[in-house]
Amino acid sequence: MIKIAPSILSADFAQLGQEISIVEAAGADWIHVDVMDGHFVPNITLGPPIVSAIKPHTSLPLDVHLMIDKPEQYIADFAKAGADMITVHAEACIHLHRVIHLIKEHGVQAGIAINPGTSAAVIQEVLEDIDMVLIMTVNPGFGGQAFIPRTVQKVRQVRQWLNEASLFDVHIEVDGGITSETAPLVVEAGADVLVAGSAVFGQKDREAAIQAIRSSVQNG
Ligand SMILES: O=C(CO)[C@@H](O)[C@H](O)COP(=O)(O)O
Ligand SMILES: [Fe+2]
Repeated sequence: MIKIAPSILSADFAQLGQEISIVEAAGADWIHVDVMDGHFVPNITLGPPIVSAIKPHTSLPLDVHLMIDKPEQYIADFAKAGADMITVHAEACIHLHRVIHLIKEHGVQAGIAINPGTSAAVIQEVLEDIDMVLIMTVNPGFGGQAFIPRTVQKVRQVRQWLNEASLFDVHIEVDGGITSETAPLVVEAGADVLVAGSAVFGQKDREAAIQAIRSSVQNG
């Protein structure tokens, strides 16, 4: 089953609770929360107080994508705020294995993200320890950027490694420039969680937007 995770980065921040209720009713599977610190990426977004504030507005899992330096310093705060899944960037972690286990010690699922310029090889040693690989299909920092086609081969490579290791429950999430045109490419390569920001919140009819992505991968 393909999961669709609307990214609230493209939502109306003044109406976040309502925006989340709308996409939940429209058939979203997870809510993707982009955390940016102005250091790891050139943009600043939100922190644990916003995660706690949105938690009561949805029963969907909160998928928290940390685009921050030293993520280990903030795992406890995001877990306490209600994150169900915390994804850290491999590029931001000197002790990747330790950070993964820190996330899991807080009873939260652990994901590792990699940028378009990072080889998938950096996650090979920790595949058995994680719940999700997040393959960035744009450079992180902003919504509304164009999908980078070369990232598709990375999705295929990681799915092959997961299959060879019989790790069938590990998700592959893709994030950036996902639309009804690009979704079939990444799903065919092995992605099963699709983050979509502008393709959902940038559309007036969120239900039609989610449905368009879902039917593109069901029919494609
Ligand atoms: O993590 C990020 C950007 O760094 C994303 O989650 C974006 O929010 C995706 O936005 P679209 O490319 O779908 O508009
Ligand atoms: Fe994201």
